[in-house]
Amino acid sequence: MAINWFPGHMHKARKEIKQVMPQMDLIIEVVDARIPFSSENPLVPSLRGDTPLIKVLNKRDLADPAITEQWLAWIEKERGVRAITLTHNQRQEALGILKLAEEMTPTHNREKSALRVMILGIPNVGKSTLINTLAGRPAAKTGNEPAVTRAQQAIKLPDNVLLYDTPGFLWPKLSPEQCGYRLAVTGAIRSAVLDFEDIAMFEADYLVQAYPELVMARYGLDQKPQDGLALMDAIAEKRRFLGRGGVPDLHKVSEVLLNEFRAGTLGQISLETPDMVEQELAEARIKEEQEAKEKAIKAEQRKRKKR
Ligand SMILES: Nc1nc2c(ncn2[C@@H]2O[C@H](COP(=O)(O)OP(=O)(O)OP(=O)(O)O)[C@@H](O)[C@H]2O)c(=O)[nH]1
Repeated sequence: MAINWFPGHMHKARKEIKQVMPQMDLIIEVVDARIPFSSENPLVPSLRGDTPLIKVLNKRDLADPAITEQWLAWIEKERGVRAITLTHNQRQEALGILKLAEEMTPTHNREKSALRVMILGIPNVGKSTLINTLAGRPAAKTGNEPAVTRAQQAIKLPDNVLLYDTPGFLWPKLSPEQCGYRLAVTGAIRSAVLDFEDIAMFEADYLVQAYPELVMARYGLDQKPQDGLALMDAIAEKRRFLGRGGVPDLHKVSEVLLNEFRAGTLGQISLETPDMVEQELAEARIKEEQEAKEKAIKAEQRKRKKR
């Protein structure tokens, strides 16, 4: 899958975060609870050094609670960082992050200097919403200012905490390739690269396999569809999304599937589990190794031909 992720822009983002990071006492990384792995920002581990990190699995209300529990355990074990869940409009719970921040920075004296906290995360995961909840007012900056500019515009929180907002840097995971589709399904990337109907088809295939009862209930189906295409055809039939000659209008069905997933109308759905991701990672590694081997063989053959 060839995806152009605008490397120039990301190089700039990396430089900017690197510049601001050393001034921070703690980092809050916000991820989407429905895709805690795909929505991680791969810049963070290499840039944070020893700075303590809290990972917030936000939009808990939209994710499958049992799978979210699996992710919390996986992140703490595999990543070795603190992970909590959150959902919007829960100010008291959100303020709990500041308590946790205090516990995680025991040597910091807040009477002497403010605790500097950087909030990071890819677009659309709910950073601004969280910042506004913590501040108790609309405080999150909008627009596309560079991190350095924003870092000079800290938001004052209770208990002498300064919150540094950063724009939604997206450094997508190129591997496994399923990550790109999951980011597109949640709306984190408005992809001009991935085809709209392919994104919906990816979602439909997954829903049929992982949440058949939810889709059957939502679209009034008596039988479990065989695959994603069968689900899309069935929705077209039910909702009368038919073009000339009764051909299913897959674009309309795609809109419904994606909009309803994003709005949470289909129910609480997670798009990935730790087991799935580990298997995909293993498969991607094997594929990469094979590709590297094939490349080496071809290079050797070219060399021999030249001799
Ligand atoms: N259901 C649900 N929606 C949420 C939650 N948090 C945020 N949202 C919604 O998600 C969308 C994105 O939220 P923002 O706070 O703008 O996300 P952001 O990370 O600041 O996005 P960028 O500015 O693009 O970086 C908005 O429509 C929010 O209302 C949540 O916990 N649950």
